Amino acid sequence: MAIEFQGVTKRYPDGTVAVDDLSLTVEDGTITVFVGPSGCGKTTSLRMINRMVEPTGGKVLLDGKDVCDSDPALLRRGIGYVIQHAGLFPHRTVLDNVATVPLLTGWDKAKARKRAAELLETVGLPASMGKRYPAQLSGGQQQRVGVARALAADSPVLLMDEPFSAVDPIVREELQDELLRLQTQLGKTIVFVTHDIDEAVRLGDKVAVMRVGGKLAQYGTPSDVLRHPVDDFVASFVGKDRGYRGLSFLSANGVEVKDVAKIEIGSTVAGSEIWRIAVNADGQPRGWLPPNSTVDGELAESDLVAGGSLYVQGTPIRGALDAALSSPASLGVVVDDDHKVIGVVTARQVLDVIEGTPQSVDS
Ligand SMILES: Nc1ncnc2c1ncn2[C@@H]1O[C@H](COP(=O)(O)OP(=O)(O)OP(=O)(O)O)[C@@H](O)[C@H]1O
Repeated sequence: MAIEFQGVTKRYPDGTVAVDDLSLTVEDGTITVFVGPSGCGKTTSLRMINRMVEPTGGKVLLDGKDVCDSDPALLRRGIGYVIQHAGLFPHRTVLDNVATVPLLTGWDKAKARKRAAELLETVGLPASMGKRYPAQLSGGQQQRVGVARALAADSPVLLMDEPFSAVDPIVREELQDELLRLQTQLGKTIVFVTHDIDEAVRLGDKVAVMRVGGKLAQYGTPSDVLRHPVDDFVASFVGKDRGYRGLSFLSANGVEVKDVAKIEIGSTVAGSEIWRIAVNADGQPRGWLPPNSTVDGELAESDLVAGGSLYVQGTPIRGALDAALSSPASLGVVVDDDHKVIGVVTARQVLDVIEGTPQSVDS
């Protein structure tokens, strides 16, 4: 279900223009992230979708229909909404929190609770946690309950306002991974608000960078925004290490994969002055044999130096650089989808491609 902002403006009664002439389309089944500094109008924009805030100009269309023509209560019930600190009802059990919307829409208690228990499992919590109260859960678990409660609306649209901001960075990454995993199954139209550009580029199919005064500065794929910021504001907002972040989106197709000396575990090997990669019978890497190693009889895993990370051909170039930098031989091992060794790349080769060929951006 697509969401369309058509010249939407919100001027609060005190004269503050929170959102100024916003036009963009959130495509069906994608995650769009509104990102920008504090006060730039992200939350106001989000809340105009479910009519928690009414626009003072322009229109928000949901599936082609002006949201202002829908009954606000019904509209809100039909749109999943997750906020910071999860916003759970403290005096209701976790299960009843998740069952809130099904109960409101007239499901009987048993059916609503059964559905709630399933949803807890969907978001990675044991159904047995349903008996606890929110205060008896960690911050990350509470956020998962918040997501489960929003999914209970069973709506194609999910609005998420800084849902993961209150948890520590590790839990936050777990929650982000979980959301991406869920999204591959659910294919919802998700609008996600954050002030964190890393979170935005990690989660978003599209990223809308907003600036104070409620103006849209740039709307595009994460790759667009990182690699081709439209102005100084966006460039400074996406940050000085954006080059490295941008690697996640750059294809490594321009890097020439070189041959590497391969030896099979269990074979008898002669001496050599170069690094050789040891492979198993399926051609998959097991480790490196350093130059001038002496092998007593057949090559065994114990003769080897552990390898670095592997680069699966066709994935973003960041993995190729990681493979080269983590390799004891300074040669990044390139493998195919079955993890068979294809060859190697050096960090220098990867850097040359990054510095020299912006045309290999894959978006
Ligand atoms: N009810 C209100 N009345 C007057 N001004 C408001 C109201 N709500 C928000 N604003 C103002 O509108 C602007 C945008 O606020 P909004 O909450 O949408 O920003 P935001 O980008 O979500 O910020 P943050 O990241 O800090 O939550 C701010 O200047 C804010 O002070």
